[in-house]
Amino acid sequence: MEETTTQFASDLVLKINNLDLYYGDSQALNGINLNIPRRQVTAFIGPSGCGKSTLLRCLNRMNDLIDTVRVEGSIKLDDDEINSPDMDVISLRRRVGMVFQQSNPFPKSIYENVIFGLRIAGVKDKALLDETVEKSLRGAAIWDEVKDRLHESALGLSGGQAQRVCIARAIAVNPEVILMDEPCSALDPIATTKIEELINELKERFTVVIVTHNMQQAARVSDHTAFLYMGELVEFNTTRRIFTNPDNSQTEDYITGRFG
Ligand SMILES: Nc1ncnc2c1ncn2[C@@H]1O[C@H](COP(=O)(O)OP(=O)(O)OP(=O)(O)O)[C@@H](O)[C@H]1O
Repeated sequence: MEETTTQFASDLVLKINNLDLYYGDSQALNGINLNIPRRQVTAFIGPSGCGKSTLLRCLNRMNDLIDTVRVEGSIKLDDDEINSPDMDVISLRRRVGMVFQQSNPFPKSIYENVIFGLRIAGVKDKALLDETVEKSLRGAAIWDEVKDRLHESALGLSGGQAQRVCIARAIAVNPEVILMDEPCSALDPIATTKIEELINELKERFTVVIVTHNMQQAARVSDHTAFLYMGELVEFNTTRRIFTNPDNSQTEDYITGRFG
């Protein structure tokens, strides 16, 4: 049977409809329609400046931090409108966590980094905090490496370890979705492999949306791939289809390196 987007349309965590985004007068996203399947990995690919990070940041309203941004259109997280003025952005960011290109551990212990979100939420139960630290670090595949130094500064970790602690911090609040903006671009191949294996495990519990410049990485880690070009969604389909038999010639040119 033909593999089409309709095959994975049943359980959607995010539904993006007619999304436009402007930085001042400059339009960066144009009429994006895209549904993101739950507990799967979706990759955003496309040439530099096509709008991948901008689109990712729409999913937990990180663009609110930029004064000139104007957004039109709808993004539903389950049945809740993300762009509604009534949306509580703090709770949205708990439901849709984020991991950045450069790992950003806070200048605190590993333990405090992981439970940062719980501290903000006022959780004081020591047993619960201890349990969350262990569960989150195990979930981020770094428990064995740090279990004997939980109270040492997270700033002493290697880049790959710090990125996994940041992933532990993201999963500690039990989000529905984890956004990852080029999470491996500052890492060596071994640390990259660890994060890629981790992404594969994370999708048992979470939905992952990842921006990557690395075609091989998109092919290795994602179930579905969206190709963007100049602020438009050119093609969205299963990763296998995008990388073996894309519908659009621009997609084919991009993934085969013939682009531009
Ligand atoms: N804060 C900002 N203010 C104004 N324009 C911006 C801002 N951030 C991004 N842009 C513009 O929006 C467009 C999309 O940028 P974006 O960073 O989303 O692309 P991208 O595909 O993630 O690129 P890259 O792969 O290089 O990170 C670009 O033209 C960029 O210059």
